[in-house]
Amino acid sequence: AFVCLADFQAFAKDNLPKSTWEFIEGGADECITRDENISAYKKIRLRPRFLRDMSVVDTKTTIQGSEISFPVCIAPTGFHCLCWPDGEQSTAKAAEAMNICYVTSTYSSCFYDDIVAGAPNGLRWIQLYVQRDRKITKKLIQKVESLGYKALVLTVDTPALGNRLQDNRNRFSFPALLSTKNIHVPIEENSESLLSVSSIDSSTSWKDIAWLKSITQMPIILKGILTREDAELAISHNVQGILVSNHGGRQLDTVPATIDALTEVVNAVQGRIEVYLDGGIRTGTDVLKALALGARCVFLGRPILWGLTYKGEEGVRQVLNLLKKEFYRSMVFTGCRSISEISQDLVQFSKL
Ligand SMILES: Cc1ccc(Sc2snnc2C(=O)O)cc1
Repeated sequence: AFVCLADFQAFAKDNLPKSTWEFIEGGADECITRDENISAYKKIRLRPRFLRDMSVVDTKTTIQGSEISFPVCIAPTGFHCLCWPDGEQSTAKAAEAMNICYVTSTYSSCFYDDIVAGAPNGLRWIQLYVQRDRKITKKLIQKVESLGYKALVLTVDTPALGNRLQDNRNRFSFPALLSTKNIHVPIEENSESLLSVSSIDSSTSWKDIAWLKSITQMPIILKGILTREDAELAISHNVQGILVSNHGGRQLDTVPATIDALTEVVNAVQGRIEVYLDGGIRTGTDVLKALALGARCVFLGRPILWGLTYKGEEGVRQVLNLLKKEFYRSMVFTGCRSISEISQDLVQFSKL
């Protein structure tokens, strides 16, 4: 049996086609940010409290008013069918079984109807790229809202796709492999990257938040915010959440690790809206540190794909269960009996 998330990573590396593995693990350019998302956690030291009754620990919390069993959810990654035949349907089933939120990618390899049919009671959010053809975006939003999606996660850090050196060396392309089911992706002929997402509207800007608010009742969460200036603009544009993200180090290389950008955003937001984080979460103490520094929950990207590769829905459940047990143990060992008892006092700042 696998005893940590790294075991699932090793399995995926050994069992995926080389170009698929390199696409999933890939970062932008020199992968400085991809690697620092992980190493930044290892520099943070915890300050445990003892002699508290730790016989019962409660890991439940809420996001946008919906309850989740522990503060770890599934980030939007595309093309789950690259890892498992039923792809996103399996991912959604695991999320429903674990009672955590699954953010479905715009570039899902399964129809949204099928994802919902397979996991009708799961908490689902939709990740959106505004398409150049706004009618397509409006139709997609109305469809998923009618399917019971509860929030819209607008990705702001991808006006174009990051520079993925290994994908370019591998001439890795999607349309050849499998199509996106819910959105038509025009095949680009002579673009330097076969992964170009030219259908994304690079003119999208702050004024479009009002447009989105005019076509949906879903709360809007901005994914990719890294600075206090943009956090303040998010507040002034009345969005309901911020997901501090650097796209797993796959977009602009040499931005900070998300755990290092979190404090700036949390301090700017001053509790007015919920702040979430993705990037580099691999152990239970990583989750505890992110919450201690102000994240309401964290999102997993690559580890979910490793679980899918191992054994589909069951593999994703094993990844989530493993992390839940590690997180529970980190609470027991620091004297946190509930999420509300996790505070920044748990983190040693003297060395940061
Ligand atoms: C058509 C098409 C081309 C490329 C992708 S991959 C993508 S989209 N947002 N993020 C990523 C990423 O790999 O980090 C998806 C669809």
